[in-house]
Amino acid sequence: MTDVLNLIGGERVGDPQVTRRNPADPGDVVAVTPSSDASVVDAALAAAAEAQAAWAATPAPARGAILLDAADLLRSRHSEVASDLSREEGKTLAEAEGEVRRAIDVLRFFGSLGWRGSGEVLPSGLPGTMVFTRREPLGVAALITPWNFPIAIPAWKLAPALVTGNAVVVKPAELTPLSFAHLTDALVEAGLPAGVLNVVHGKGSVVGDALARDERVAALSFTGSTGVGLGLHRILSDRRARVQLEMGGKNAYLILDDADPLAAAKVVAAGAFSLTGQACTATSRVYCTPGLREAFLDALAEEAESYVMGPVVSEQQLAVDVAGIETARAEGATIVSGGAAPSGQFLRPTVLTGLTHESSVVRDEIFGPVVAVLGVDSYEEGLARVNDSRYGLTAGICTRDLTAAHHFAAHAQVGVVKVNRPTTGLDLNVPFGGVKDSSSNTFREQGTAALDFYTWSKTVYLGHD
Ligand SMILES: NC(=O)C1=CN([C@@H]2O[C@H](COP(=O)(O)OP(=O)(O)OC[C@H]3O[C@@H](n4cnc5c(N)ncnc54)[C@H](OP(=O)(O)O)[C@@H]3O)[C@@H](O)[C@H]2O)C=CC1
Ligand SMILES: O=C(O)CCC(=O)C(=O)O
Repeated sequence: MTDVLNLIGGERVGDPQVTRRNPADPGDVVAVTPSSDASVVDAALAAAAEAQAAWAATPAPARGAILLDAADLLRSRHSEVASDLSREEGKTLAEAEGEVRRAIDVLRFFGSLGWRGSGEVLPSGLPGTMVFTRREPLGVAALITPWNFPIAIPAWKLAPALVTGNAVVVKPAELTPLSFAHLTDALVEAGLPAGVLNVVHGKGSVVGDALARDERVAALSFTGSTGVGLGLHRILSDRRARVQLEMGGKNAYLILDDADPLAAAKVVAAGAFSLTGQACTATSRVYCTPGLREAFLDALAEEAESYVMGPVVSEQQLAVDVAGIETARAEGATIVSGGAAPSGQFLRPTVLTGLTHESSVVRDEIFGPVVAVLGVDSYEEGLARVNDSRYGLTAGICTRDLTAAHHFAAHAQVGVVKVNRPTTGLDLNVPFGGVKDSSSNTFREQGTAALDFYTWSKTVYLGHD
């Protein structure tokens, strides 16, 4: 068991009270954290505001060097961190190792950007005048992060915020404090000055809400449910603060007759069942043209039977998953594999058919290992079904037809299109985000695009006589 405290102005503080248990083994207590109130948020923001100017004045390569050193520290602890992440969140060890690797690479990517210029030099219409732009830090950024990628998501928000000279207050998910603590420890040990990174543990409705309402927060980046995200959007836009939201998905796959059924089943199973279906990018509905439907469904059922998943993250999430499957059954679904019979917190990969496009399991996000397969008569009908959703995060198409693939890439109303690849899994160097109710649809995360959210542009005219 580990006490994981708040970090305020470089001090570890708070009274540990909230217990996190291993979802695969509830007897194993993983971490205990404080349940902070708004006064702790106030102290964290004061520390961040005080530290920010000196951090912004630190040369960008020196800021980047701290991220690079933190990456090396995490690399040296890779096995321990992955093992804690697996115990705490429930990912398989292989998935946890992959996530820690991703966090290390994110730190390296943004750390190295400390050496890259971020403005532009442009010609001026005035004689003897040079024009250039500077990217200025916003000041204090608040980050509210979820449990499903407890080290990688905080890393891909923190690294661009820090390298551009912002101070940060993070509210990590209550379910996964220990995984995030490894990232905090690495940054502190790498030499991040006191107050530049502050961490407040506690309930989202208390700590997250207090962060959103505080005038000192110039920007807030959030990943989590659409309901909470839209509430935060209202609070922040009222005071014209910058907000970045990465929210839910109801990600669809379209399988065309010319696809290889086994390859299509592997792509769909990876998207639907990896991470126990607990990814905003997870595949949860599949549309299949008539010639391939039967062969695809048989192959998917086989993939599902042999798929190895970790436990569902919490009893609450398990209840949501089971209720979703039961509702589908009541709406006429045939359960091709899996079903709503958990063993402890483990659920089997579940494949459903016999539903209509209006069924709740086809329209609403579950965030579990549940995928519905529906028939469509043509590519055009499939594309229309893919786009008929309040969400627009990722979508995929399995085909060997280049024309169909290009048409789909151009017309799918989503932030990320995958052709013959799982909807989950993103490269860290390319922009990520969605449209519609999946995103604030303003600033993208990841890649160099991530720097835009944490900076504002200033134009300088430099004339001489
Ligand atoms: N897009 C994604 O990647 C994710 C989507 N989800 C979706 O959300 C559902 C519920 O999961 P859950 O973890 O409860 O997601 P939430 O949206 O509730 O949580 C995400 C983060 O927001 C915080 N939070 C909660 N309420 C507020 C609030 N009122 N103001 C500010 N911050 C808040 C949470 O804190 P706390 O830890 O206290 O809850 C957590 O740090 C899932 O079933 C899934 O559909 C969940 C996780 C990730
Ligand atoms: O699919 C991925 O790799 C990332 C998913 C993600 O960002 C999320 O679930 O929040």
